[in-house]
Amino acid sequence: MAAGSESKLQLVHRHIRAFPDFPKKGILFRDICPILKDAAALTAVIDLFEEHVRNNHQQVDLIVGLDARGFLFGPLLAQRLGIGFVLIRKKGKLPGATVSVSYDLEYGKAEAEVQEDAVAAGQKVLLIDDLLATGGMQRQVWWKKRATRSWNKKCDKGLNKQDKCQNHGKASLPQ
Ligand SMILES: O=P(O)(O)OC[C@H]1O[C@H](OP(=O)(O)OP(=O)(O)O)[C@H](O)[C@@H]1O
Ligand SMILES: Nc1ncnc2[nH]cnc12
Repeated sequence: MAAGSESKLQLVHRHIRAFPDFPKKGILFRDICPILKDAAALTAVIDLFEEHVRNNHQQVDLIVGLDARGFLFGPLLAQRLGIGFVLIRKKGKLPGATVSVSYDLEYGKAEAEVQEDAVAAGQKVLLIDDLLATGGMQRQVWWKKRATRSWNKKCDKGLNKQDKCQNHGKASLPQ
């Protein structure tokens, strides 16, 4: 990693606070609010995301953000990359035809939805969120195809068999 990138990562680290036992006993809550309050830290996060995407993904057509904290970073990254942004929202918030999925979180359960026409056949999307805990949200929303039936139908049409809705892995900045 370049020296510039390393110091950006340190800057990001310094702007993540840990709160033990929130919202429940036993959970170490990672609070990203200080990143948002600090222009340099926020710029550093988006710089690192942009660098990661440009170095690791040849083609990304859309950034898909997870409700709610994925919305804080997703549109900024999408704008940097010159591509669009799609919202995956908690159930009941999006108009028109949607597909939905239930999933378990580190603490509790949730149900998310995306508009059926949000992603076109063959488009490559990159999911973004503030934090990976159990990874339940990401797994359910994208990697388990059963939940994204209509996206997969479109993918089936747009891609060849080997390439169908392929998962190209996950990455996070501060580990
Ligand atoms: O790796 P996982 O176990 O899936 O947990 C991570 C998810 O949990 C949080 O969202 P949450 O729905 O709790 O709340 P939010 O509406 O504040 O983003 C977080 O923003 C991630 O989306
Ligand atoms: N440990 C954690 N910190 C912040 N947000 C979370 N969402 C799920 N687990 C979390």
